[in-house]
Amino acid sequence: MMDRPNDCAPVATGGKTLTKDQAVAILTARVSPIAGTETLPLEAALGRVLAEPVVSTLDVPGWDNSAMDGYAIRHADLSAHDGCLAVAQRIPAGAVGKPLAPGTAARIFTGAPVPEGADTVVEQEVCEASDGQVRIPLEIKAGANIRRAGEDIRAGAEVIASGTRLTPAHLGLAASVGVARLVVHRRLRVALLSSGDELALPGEPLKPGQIYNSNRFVLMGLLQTWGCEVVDLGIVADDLESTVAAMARGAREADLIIASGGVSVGEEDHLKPAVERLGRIEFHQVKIRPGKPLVFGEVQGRPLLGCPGNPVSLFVTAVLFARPLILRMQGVAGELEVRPLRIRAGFDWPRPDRRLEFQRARLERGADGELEVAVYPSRSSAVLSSVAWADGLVQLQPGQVIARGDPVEFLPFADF
Ligand SMILES: Nc1nc2c(c(=O)[nH]1)N[C@H]1C(S)=C(S)[C@@H](COP(=O)(O)OP(=O)(O)OC[C@H]3O[C@@H](n4cnc5c(N)ncnc54)[C@H](O)[C@@H]3O)O[C@H]1N2
Ligand code: MOO
Ligand SMILES: [Mg+2]
Repeated sequence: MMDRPNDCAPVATGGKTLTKDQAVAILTARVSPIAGTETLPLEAALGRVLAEPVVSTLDVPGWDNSAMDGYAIRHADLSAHDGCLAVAQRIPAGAVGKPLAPGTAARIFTGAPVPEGADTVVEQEVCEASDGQVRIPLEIKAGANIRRAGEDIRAGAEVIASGTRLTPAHLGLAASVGVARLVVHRRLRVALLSSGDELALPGEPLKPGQIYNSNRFVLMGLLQTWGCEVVDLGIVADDLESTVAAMARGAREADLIIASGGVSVGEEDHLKPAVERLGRIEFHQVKIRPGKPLVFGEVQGRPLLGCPGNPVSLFVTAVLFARPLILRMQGVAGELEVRPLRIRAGFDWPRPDRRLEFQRARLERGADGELEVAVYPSRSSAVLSSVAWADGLVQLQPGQVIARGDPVEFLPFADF
């Protein structure tokens, strides 16, 4: 198995329940960035992870240019001509003016190159122009309103580092240095399976005892947001053979397998025995609430993450664990976890859990107009409405009692 790029190296966890941090450290240490890159035009590269840095061959701006619509002057001419200069030329953006003759001004527009000899631009609002002359206040500061060559980017500078997930600003930055195509990691292929005999797809009628498969859509949405290619293994029946067959297919067709459901201890839970049949388990419990049963292992050389079936637990474990695992495999450099913000609690939390707890939370304005965090009234891990209601998670430390007004740690969904 060691010849495959995403193999998991063995680790001894001694069967202990891990902390969240320990689990994330193991997950991210066991995988490496996938091999394989492609070259894409800028318009197709949004959300992809850069595999080769972008280095500028240009200064940006390429030359000193005007920050205002107004007049380009030589500052020393102002006192010499009592602020009154002849307008000798007109320089719109896209044009190049002549050297500025002594005692003259150039009519200039935002973005146009400052003509040779000019050292100051004066915005038109403070000038009076008539009959080919312009009157300029004497107190104008020398050097004003000029954007200097190379002020944004210097030729030779690395403007986007390898391992960056490309945002609209990065695409614009690449364009600003004239780069039209970017070398990015290929998309990560993630196989998705939902285990459960009770599951039906929306659009189908429900038979007695059935529920709709919501986890599939939550996970698919997250994977799409994270720029993955989804290999859909569908709904897998609650039996060992079907689970083994689905996992083996996932290992053949994808870089990573993510499963939901069947990770707990009941005899209807087949995920762990299936992983043991095809590979091995690294850990199966994390000290968090919700999401304590969480399986991480290796199946025929591919990493597998088995998230709990309860919909809230599924969401929480996906953002806390699947996301850093995926970022690492995608070749993202730097911080893999969302950094919590400290925000005032708009709630009391008198009975904390012994586990690190994640409550669905929302930013609101308190009575004094200050930002604070509200938590959803139900703690149940089966209430998916709470996730749709929220715009983040509050992270509560084991045993942490909170009184309204205390600072709490908030993880915004926008960062996931
Ligand atoms: N005796 C014990 N029972 C349970 C324990 C435990 O420690 N001892 N842990 C509980 C916790 S905590 C969780 S979380 C769940 C984990 O459940 P599983 O991963 O085994 O998942 P299932 O048993 O298959 O389902 C749990 C629950 O979630 C619903 N579900 C499953 N898949 C989906 C889906 N795709 N879409 C919507 N809903 C889904 C399922 O119907 C169940 O209601 O175990 C507890 N039990
Ligand atoms: O810990 Mo389970 O994941 O809460 O409901
Ligand atoms: Mg179960």
